[in-house]
Amino acid sequence: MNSHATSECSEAYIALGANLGDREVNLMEALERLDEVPGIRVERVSNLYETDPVGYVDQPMFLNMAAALSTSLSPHELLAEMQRIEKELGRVRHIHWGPRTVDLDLLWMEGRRLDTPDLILPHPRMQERAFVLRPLADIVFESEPSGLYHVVKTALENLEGKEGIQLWKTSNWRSVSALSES
Ligand SMILES: Nc1ncnc2c1ncn2[C@@H]1O[C@H](COP(=O)(O)OP(=O)(O)OP(=O)(O)O)[C@@H](O)[C@H]1O
Ligand SMILES: Nc1nc2c(c(=O)[nH]1)N=C(CO)CN2
Repeated sequence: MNSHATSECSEAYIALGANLGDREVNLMEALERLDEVPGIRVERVSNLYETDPVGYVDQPMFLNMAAALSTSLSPHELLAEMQRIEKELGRVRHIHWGPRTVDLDLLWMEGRRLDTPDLILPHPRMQERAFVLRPLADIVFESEPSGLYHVVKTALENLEGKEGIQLWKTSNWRSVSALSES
């Protein structure tokens, strides 16, 4: 049972992608490991989408999804946990934008703007990526206070390249911590 720090909780949105190995297992394992971190709770996850690779196209199809977290960690601390989990799941960086067992990107943290060498918020390419926006649209609601709903809605409307994305599996995630409390 994970005692989740509740003081000063922020809502953070992440994008997950995988195109090596058992892609769905890799993504679910990454979510479980995030949820186990003290100070991180996975609150909602999107459906799973199979998507054509963008940028470096000579690689396998991706599975992409998004998740909403509540966290008491700072943006940099959260990123460090995400990168630790990427490494644990065997991410090996050969080609930039190349194939990977799992890729975790921090997209948005209550609208905070950060521009540091190892972390830029909001993620600088999220608004041009249908493979990020489409899953995000499953878990961001008009009531979201930081304005992310309109950012996603507008970006999706203005995006030409929405093709290359198909629903692969509807999500049935409940936060593990909620399960362990029930
Ligand atoms: N918002 C962010 N989320 C994740 N990584 C970030 C972010 N902003 C900057 N970075 C930095 O980007 C570096 C490269 O990350 P990575 O190799 O995963 O890029 P990528 O996922 O392949 O490409 P992209 O960043 O376009 O999605 C990381 O070492 C990290 O320090
Ligand atoms: N479809 C798809 N294409 C990509 C992805 C991804 O997650 N999905 N990630 C990339 C680098 O972050 C580059 N290209």
